[in-house]
Amino acid sequence: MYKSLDDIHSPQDIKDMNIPELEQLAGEIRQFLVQSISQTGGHLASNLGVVELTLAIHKIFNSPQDKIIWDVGHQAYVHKLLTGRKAQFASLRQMDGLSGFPKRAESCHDAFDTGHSSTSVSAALGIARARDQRGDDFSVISVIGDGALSGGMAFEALNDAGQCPSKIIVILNDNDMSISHSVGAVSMHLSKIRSGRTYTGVKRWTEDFVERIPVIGPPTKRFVEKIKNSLKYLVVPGVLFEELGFKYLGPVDGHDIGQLEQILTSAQEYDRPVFVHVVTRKGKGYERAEIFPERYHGVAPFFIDTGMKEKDQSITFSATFGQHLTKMAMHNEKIIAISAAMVEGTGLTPFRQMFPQRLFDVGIAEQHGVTLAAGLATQGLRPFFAVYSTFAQRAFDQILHDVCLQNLPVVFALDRAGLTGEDGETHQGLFDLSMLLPLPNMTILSPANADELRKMMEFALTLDGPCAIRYSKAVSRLPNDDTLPPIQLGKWTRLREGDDGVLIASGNMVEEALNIRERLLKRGKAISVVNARFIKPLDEEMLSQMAHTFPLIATLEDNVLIGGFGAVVGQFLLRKGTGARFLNLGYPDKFIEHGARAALMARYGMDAASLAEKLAVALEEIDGEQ
Ligand SMILES: Cc1ncc(C[n+]2csc(CCOP(=O)(O)OP(=O)(O)O)c2C)c(N)n1
Ligand SMILES: CC(=O)[C@@H](O)[C@H](O)COP(=O)(O)O
Ligand SMILES: [Mg+2]
Repeated sequence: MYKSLDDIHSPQDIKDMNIPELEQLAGEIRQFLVQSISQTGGHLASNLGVVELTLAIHKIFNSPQDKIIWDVGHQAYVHKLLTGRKAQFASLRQMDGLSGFPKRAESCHDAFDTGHSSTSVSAALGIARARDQRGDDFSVISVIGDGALSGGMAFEALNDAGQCPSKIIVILNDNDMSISHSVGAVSMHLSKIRSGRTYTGVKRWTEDFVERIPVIGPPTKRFVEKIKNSLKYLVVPGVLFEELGFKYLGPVDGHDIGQLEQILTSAQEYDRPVFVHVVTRKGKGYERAEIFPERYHGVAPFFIDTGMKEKDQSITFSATFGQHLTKMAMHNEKIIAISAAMVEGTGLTPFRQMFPQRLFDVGIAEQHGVTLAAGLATQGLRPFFAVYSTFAQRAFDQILHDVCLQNLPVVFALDRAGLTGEDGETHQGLFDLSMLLPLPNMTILSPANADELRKMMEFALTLDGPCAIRYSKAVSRLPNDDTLPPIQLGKWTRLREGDDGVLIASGNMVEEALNIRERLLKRGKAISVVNARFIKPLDEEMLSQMAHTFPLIATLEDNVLIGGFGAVVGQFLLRKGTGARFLNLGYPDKFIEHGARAALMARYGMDAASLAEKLAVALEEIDGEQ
């Protein structure tokens, strides 16, 4: 039971609370978050850090009339609690349950859907411009983290907003952390502001002093202006944002509700863009998360007392990738690793420990990361850019224009390809094949297990052009088979023989395909199973032969069907001509919602049982036609 939190059903319920009452509520919210997320998993540390900030925002502003946009949106749990969604927290990130991100379809208090970083200032400006064109009157607030501020889009938007009469309020939640430590020059600048305890006093003194210098004639005026400007650069915090056209307020202690209320109240008073700098502690209130914010950024269910997680001990593709790249780098000094703020998630931690000078964490800047890799490659280095499939979407043009067009040997390690699950629509890696297949010069591979991933990484180094290796968040339990041939450009492997049809699967769908085959055997049907190691180029030789051998050819991929692996196989078969029936299995033309992978796969007919059923029906129809 939570004495105050249980009575909060909308932001109106906190409007009359005084500071001690809000502090009591903040404590209960933290208790609730730890309790609830320890059961469901979710983004813990970021939410613990914004409890007071969210309370203050909802106290001062009036949602839903005022629009609050949460950048990335992983820190919007407190906002969800204050806007009547507490009862749904037990279903957080589960199928048909509460989303882990803001969703306009979920609540009128969610002004904009987020998930990918650095969009909030642009969205806020769009809403503000529409407001002003209509002559409406409400506040538009972007809440952006220091990590998200490293994204180029955020600066494009600040650049636009700073010269725009439409007022927005940008609240920077600065905890000096992205998922890992924040990186980059802006982060260093923020750090200087944070550590400058005497800033406010010095600023006031300096301004007073400069104002008192008497101005006698134009030369003195110019001189005074010059002094003013130099002093401003020396001591005024936030000069960067002031120069961009914002009124800078802060830095303020983001756990002091009184100070927050004051600064947000004064932010409302300016009639130009305002930038409020709030300093918070990621993980605040749960000691382990404060000490290890990286570990508690996104968590699986855990025991509160010990912080231990009920973890699947199997080795992930990410871990295999990171370990093997580290090993390869010991023998090849040209290998460079690049990450866009996802060092831990992509398994690159051992690489960073071993070769700190050869890993570039560029911040949340996928576009820059790709072109940086292209630049490195022109100089004979061999960059591996490890990036989640969904975040690589950001950099489509850089992959096309800077890498493929120049046929540069950059390796894209596309992690979290396919269904990712609990993060939902914004994070499913279901589009990368459709995005990369049309690009000339690109080679695309997908490993069925860890051993194949290692071999593919080594193979990638033998190529003279770009290459993408896509692999799943799911752990592969497919055992190693040393009898399989080595990786050869455009060559697939046949894993099982059977005459009734052939199922050509890619990546972690291969394990599924073998499972399907077993199910069909029980129904008296024997199909061949092929591991399509290469998605581009296709194994045209094998495919041509199969076109005239099997009555049924099926493809299986964890990508949307439009523009995916099956689509290019289908086009090939159409060109070649085949008497075989063709079945294309993958995800529909739809954004796939959040939920456990297994539950989603079952819903979309992508689990072994449903897929076996589809194939059985097709095989029976073929039997009936004969
Ligand atoms: C385009 C994109 N790249 C990477 C990510 C993964 N990601 C999610 S949260 C996060 C760190 C965000 O840091 P910050 O904005 O400071 O928020 P904090 O967690 O510190 O509150 C990253 C890198 C993402 N969501 N979007
Ligand atoms: C919010 C966000 O984008 C990341 O924190 C993401 O949720 C990480 O996903 P994984 O848990 O698969 O690393
Ligand atoms: Mg941060």
